[in-house]
Amino acid sequence: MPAPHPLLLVDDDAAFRKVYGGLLREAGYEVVEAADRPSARATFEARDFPLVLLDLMLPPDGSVSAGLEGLAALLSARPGTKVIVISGAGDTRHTLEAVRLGAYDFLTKPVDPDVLLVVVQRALARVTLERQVESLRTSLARAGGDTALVGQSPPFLNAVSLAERVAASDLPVLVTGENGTGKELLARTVHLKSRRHGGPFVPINCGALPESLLESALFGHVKGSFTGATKDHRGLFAEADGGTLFLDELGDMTPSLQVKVLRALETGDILPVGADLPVKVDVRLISATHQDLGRMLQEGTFREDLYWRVKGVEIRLPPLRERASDLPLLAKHFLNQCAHLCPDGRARLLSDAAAEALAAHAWPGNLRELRHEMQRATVLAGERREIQPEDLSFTGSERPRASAPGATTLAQKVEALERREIEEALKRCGGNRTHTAEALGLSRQGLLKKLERFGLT
Ligand SMILES: Nc1ncnc2c1ncn2[C@@H]1O[C@H](COP(=O)(O)OP(=O)(O)OP(=O)(O)O)[C@@H](O)[C@H]1O
Repeated sequence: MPAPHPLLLVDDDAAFRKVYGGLLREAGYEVVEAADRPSARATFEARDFPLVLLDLMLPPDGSVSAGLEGLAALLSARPGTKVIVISGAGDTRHTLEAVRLGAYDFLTKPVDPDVLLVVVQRALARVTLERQVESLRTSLARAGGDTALVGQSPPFLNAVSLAERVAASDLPVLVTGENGTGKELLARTVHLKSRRHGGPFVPINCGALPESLLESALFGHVKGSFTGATKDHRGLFAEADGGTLFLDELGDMTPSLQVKVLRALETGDILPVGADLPVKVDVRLISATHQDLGRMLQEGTFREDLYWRVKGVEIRLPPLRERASDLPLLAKHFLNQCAHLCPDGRARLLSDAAAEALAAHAWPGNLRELRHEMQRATVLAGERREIQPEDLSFTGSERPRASAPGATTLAQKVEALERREIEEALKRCGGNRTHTAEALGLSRQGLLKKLERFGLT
């Protein structure tokens, strides 16, 4: 069966390439050959090779350590590639080192042809499987079906554990937290873990519609009840019958609508606009708000009776800045979700400097901002495998201001500007002073002096 992708066979021994390349071709594989390290690198960069058969001791220098470095570079450029290292007899130490670096397998010369074919077949089957998993994950994320809750930080795990415990009951749930902290996703999780999971989950954003439209969206209406009501409309309470209704931005609901929602919750009956008779519904309510309902109660803008009716169990989702340890996991999760935006369909990675820039950002828009940022950076990175700080929108917006607060004289302003440039360059270069000096056009010594002067050592 022909392989869907070419194999790269790298060995300086022409006879070896001829025999084993021929064997693999006979078995139906497309084989591309390279005889030294530079041409192997160029060939590898030019095409997508899922599998590389690699001799570690290659011209021009024949050194094993250069071979191992080449292997590490190859795997860091394309971590999904499977590399089978081919070594001379008695070279165990280096082959083990190669496996430690991430080589998939190794073969010792003289290579048994049957073993070679089995190892190659197994490695390619693995590649196919991994690519299928990645593509399934992508289509799931695209279809909006990715409900995985990512995070390991204690405040986030507390919220998830509370959600899981409360899911089995039919109690109302109030999810609070800043915008973009994952309130809707948590509400979906409660629904999916409840006995209602086979029923509908119906979300509505109470802040997105004017009062009259929201009322008819929630309770439905009968034909002719107002201009434009050309047919009966069931309404979302009825749509959610047997399932869960998710009232997002509950704090945005007007006081008169609050009364109607309260009545529906108390009686289990809803009255469509213009109807004479109420309709019975069986709905579990989950609400969410980014507003401080306690304060709204005191101000009289939210009804206390409704508050107690919807509160049931309150789950507070922490803002991203309070769950900093989740940032790398979440960034990776969102990068995986948008792998389909990359020309090669593979998720981009964060460079160390970009990861540091993420860690230094305040994330006022929480997870939604992070997801958007990862999408944008993926697109801007283009063919590049790694995302760099310049692909992030906020590294641009956080450029040095023309004048720092408190700086009055020109010399002070220049000094403040210089300091911020240095701080940013250090961040971009992951704290590496040699690279920072290069990036700023300074000698290393010159940079060290400035670091000392600005107290940045
Ligand atoms: N724990 C998580 N793991 C993975 N993705 C998450 C997580 N929490 C939220 N998300 C994703 O972050 C984005 C924002 O989440 P969501 O819409 O649930 O936030 P929200 O708090 O309801 O926002 P808003 O207050 O604006 O309505 C969504 O794309 C969601 O899938």
